[in-house]
Amino acid sequence: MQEAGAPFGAALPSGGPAIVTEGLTKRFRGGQVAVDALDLTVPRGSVFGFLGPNGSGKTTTIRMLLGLVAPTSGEYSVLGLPQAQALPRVGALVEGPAFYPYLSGTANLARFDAADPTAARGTAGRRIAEALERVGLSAAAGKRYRNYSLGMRQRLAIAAALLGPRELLILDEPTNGLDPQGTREVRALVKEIAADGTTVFVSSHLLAEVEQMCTHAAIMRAGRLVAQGTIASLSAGLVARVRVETPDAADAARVLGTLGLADVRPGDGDVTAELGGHAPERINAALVGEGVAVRGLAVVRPSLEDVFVGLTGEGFDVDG
Ligand SMILES: Nc1ncnc2c1ncn2[C@@H]1O[C@H](COP(=O)(O)OP(=O)(O)OP(=O)(O)O)[C@@H](O)[C@H]1O
Repeated sequence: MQEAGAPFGAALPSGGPAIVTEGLTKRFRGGQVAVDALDLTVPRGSVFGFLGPNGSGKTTTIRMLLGLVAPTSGEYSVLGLPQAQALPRVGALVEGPAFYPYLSGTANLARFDAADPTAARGTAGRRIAEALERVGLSAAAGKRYRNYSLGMRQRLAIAAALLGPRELLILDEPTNGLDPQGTREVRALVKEIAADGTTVFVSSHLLAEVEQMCTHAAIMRAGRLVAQGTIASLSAGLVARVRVETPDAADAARVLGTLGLADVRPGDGDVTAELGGHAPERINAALVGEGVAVRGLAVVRPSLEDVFVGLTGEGFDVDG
């Protein structure tokens, strides 16, 4: 579905989703279906988490969107433009670029930029400085790459994807292999880039990461789309529960039942129940009023993991 759009350099198309796929399918030689009839809609301005366990087809989808591998069937549209016009507006980080350890950040980006036939030579210096500034590496621009931390290395890779003005940034597992500090740096950078108005499509196998960083998500499993939507809408069908930590579990369960809470489950040292429309502070007051020793009271909202388990009946194979 390579829709005809405004020619490159004309007013930026503002309407329409950033990415649409319809029935997008990739079957590799040997019969392996990596991506199976994928219908995806990525709204403009979203931070869209493309979530799935390893091997669920995320990288293959991204490679199709970037024109690196041909779909077996189905259609896709990026920025509503023909591919040749869309790609210069898309920054991508897929299996990070190889950088030279003995060259500085600036020199590495200069080499990277020189290899891009669509990049304007005359503006390289300015664009490189801007990209380094964008990812917070200006002060380390002259430092050798081998002396960069893991987080700095990944930020340099993102800078390489930002060497031109981008409407869409596609990042394939950008926090994979990073230490906790580097992970924090990259997550913060993704949010900053999105706050500037760039749509970010980011794949991850970490549920918690997508919940923290993204406004929307699509959940993949074995090449198929399980669900997509805003983070809030994905879990909207699941009920929040209240958990009361108490040594008086039986008494607490009785009080919760009297209040009308559903699915009351007394445990060892705690009781949980569906929150429904009840106010947690009233539940607490009622418990205390009945002489129950409340050690803690928490509302447990359903997570993306609960959504995944609810939809597939399976646990997610990694945790965040
Ligand atoms: N070139 C290829 N030839 C054959 N099979 C492939 C090829 N590339 C990927 N696959 C298979 O397609 C499936 C999906 O792989 P893909 O890399 O897209 O998943 P992923 O969700 O990105 O996982 P990961 O995070 O591990 O890369 C896997 O079973 C993989 O083995």
